[in-house]
Amino acid sequence: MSDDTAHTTPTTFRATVPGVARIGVNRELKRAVEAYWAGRIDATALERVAAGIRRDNRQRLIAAGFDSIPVNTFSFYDQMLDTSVLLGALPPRVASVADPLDRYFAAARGTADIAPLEMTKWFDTNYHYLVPEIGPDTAFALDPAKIRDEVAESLAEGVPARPVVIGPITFLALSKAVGGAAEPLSRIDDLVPLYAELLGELHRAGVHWVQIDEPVLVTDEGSGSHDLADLAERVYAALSAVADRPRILVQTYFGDAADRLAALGRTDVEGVGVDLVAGTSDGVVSAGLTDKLVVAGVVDGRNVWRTDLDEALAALDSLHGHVGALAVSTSCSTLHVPYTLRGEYDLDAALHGWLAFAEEKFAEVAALSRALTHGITDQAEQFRASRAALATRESDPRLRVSAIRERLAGLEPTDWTRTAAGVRREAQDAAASLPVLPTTTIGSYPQTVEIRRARLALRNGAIDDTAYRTRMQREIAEVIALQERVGLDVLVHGEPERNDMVQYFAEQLDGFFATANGWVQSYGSRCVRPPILFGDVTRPNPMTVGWITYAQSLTDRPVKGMLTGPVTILAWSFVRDDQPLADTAGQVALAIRDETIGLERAGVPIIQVDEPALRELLPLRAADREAYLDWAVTAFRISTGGVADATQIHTHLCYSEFGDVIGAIAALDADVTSIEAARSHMEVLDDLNSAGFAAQVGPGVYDIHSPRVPTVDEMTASLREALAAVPADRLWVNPDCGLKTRSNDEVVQALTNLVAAAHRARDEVAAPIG
Ligand SMILES: Nc1nc2c(c(=O)[nH]1)N[C@@H](CNc1ccc(C(=O)N[C@@H](CCC(=O)N[C@@H](CCC(=O)N[C@@H](CCC(=O)O)C(=O)O)C(=O)O)C(=O)O)cc1)CN2
Ligand code: MET
Ligand SMILES: [Zn+2]
Repeated sequence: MSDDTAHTTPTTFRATVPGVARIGVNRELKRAVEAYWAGRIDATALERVAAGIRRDNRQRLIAAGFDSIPVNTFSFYDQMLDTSVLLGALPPRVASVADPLDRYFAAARGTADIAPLEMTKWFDTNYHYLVPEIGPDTAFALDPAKIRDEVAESLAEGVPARPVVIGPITFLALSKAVGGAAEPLSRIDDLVPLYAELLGELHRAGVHWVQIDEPVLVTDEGSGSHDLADLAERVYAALSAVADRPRILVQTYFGDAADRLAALGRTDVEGVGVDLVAGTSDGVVSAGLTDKLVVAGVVDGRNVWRTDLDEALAALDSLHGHVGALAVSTSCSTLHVPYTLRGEYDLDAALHGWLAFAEEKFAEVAALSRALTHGITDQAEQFRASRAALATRESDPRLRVSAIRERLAGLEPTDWTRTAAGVRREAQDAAASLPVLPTTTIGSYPQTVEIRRARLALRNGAIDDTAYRTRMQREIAEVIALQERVGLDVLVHGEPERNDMVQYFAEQLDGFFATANGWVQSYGSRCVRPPILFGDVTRPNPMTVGWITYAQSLTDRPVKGMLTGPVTILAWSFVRDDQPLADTAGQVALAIRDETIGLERAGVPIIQVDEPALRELLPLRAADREAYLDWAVTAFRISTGGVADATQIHTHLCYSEFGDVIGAIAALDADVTSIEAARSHMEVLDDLNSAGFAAQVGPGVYDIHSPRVPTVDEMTASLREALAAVPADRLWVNPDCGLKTRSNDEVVQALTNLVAAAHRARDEVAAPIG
């Protein structure tokens, strides 16, 4: 960079975060975006809400005392989709939508005749991104309008804005090749010039620092000619050689970037961001970053526990002399935690003291940064409060309940090993008479505004328990009648009583706390309120038996019991960090085991235990995977291993590429596995076959994430594809996932078509063509 900019540019900063949430403290963005989709507000009104959220975010960070503020972390739907727009990489099928905002939403959600992008998990979090599609004809071109506007509005307020973009390596590594294109990473040399052009633009706009996110550098994604350390060195050597550019911070998170840090150290980038919660300072010390600003993420950006400030300060001190300059940060964007503890009046007082949401984390970052500069006595009160809170956490009796610990320690492998699958199949076939290609759904039916209002009314005391129960029973009765009308074979109760498939259970288990307003974005406009698993987990009472037996009393067809599995309960909660996840999983597994046994005793013949997050918790480094899969599979099997041969155990998986965990899916030893496949065209069945999976399987034939209703022809085609991979006597017919986000009209039409497709496929199986 030229000398005249170098001395006018602030060369360093001391306190920041890699990014922040954008859904709004009271989910303003969710409501505005959904109103825009429904045609209730126009683009101007939507943009007004968005601008308000961005302004509020900047003010919060300035108020916290930060001297560098991330911008462009706002998004109407997803930051990967924003990057597809930035790089001109939207799929050609959305080009026909003229308006840029509508084109953007078409890529995200699909329209009546445009299929949306595939959605999958963002690393090991419960956030989902839209997978960019790179075809042979993808011609990248820079479209910097969004980032330019967000920079301009920040600089106009005098905010020290640090625009954030996803880096080229991460973008391509997370993309998918379509239309016979080569591996996306092979296009890296096409992207580097676009990022160089962007750097020039931002420099001219008056930006001093840019943050380029490369979380993929903490994974094992690269291979062969795409070794991640080599790529990082090559790409960032090229970008740091650009004349007249802002200073570059390459930001990693979610793990230890290990040898990739040294590779970055050999380039001329000015800053490197590291996650010191998932990674360690040792790696930074040996990386040769003595002329760089190291942005040290010592405050956990994705869990909710208050930071041990003494320990964090020690980690920072250990970097002294090994880095050029030091800034304090969270380990990753606070996208993954709620906004603030303020207003959480119902939280147990002790627990309240153990926690830090985003706003409280900003204060921790600021306190550490000041302690680093001015000494610890300057921040004595903050440090004292941190120590006091941690002390009460360690001594709380709810963290060690001996009965549950003894029960878990006494389990034997026989407790989680069922009879051979073939023997179970015979017993189950004898117990129920299902047609070939049985049809079913995954559990939830539309969670209508009326259902949610009823729950809100119960919370506010406007209606009592009895009125609420009656109201939900009416829903169940309607869902049962709907399924009978449409002609499904295995029915569900529809889950109207569940605010969320994890929170619902957490609210009934001991060892958990729920928040009042702790919303976190899951994808697009959809949010979750992850419960806080703080202590030993036990199940004081049955949680689902009454609802399921009520549903069964209304029909002669079998009704599936519906539970959430232990891995998913952990993945979608904020989990205690004072013991191995495997131990916590075992406790949750015992609670679910008691519930499966309770359902069986109540006469429920089929029980589904959902594990959609099995893939999500898979460690990012291959070396850690076997140990994880071992405890995850064991936890599922503890949950389901206490029932008789004739009781059919289903499981359900979604939201992921399952290639890496196929062996574990087989090892779950479920009788029937329903699995997302509609957006990825049955690729999963070939994977299952190559892993020797021999149980029954229901690959989804209806993409429930899109408002599009699939036709009978489309679903029949999917079933033919499935039948080419799996024999008819092992195949089920079902949607990709639960129907809670869809409307009643869509569901009735789609399920009518699904049953018709199943009937056609049955005819073809009975009398094969040719
Ligand atoms: N935890 C979790 N993670 C998951 C999934 C999941 O189901 N759960 N599914 C996958 C995809 N993620 C999803 C995440 C959320 C939703 C979803 O539908 N969320 C709802 C909120 C669900 C909820 O907690 N509902 C509560 C609270 C509802 C609410 O907002 N009530 C209003 C009042 C009612 C109204 O007027 O609408 C309020 O409190 O202000 C309830 O039903 O009780 C939403 O964003 O709209 C769907 C999929 C992967 N990860
Ligand atoms: C995210 S997986 C969802 C499974 C759940 N049983 C449902 O149907 O909603
Ligand atoms: Zn699902």
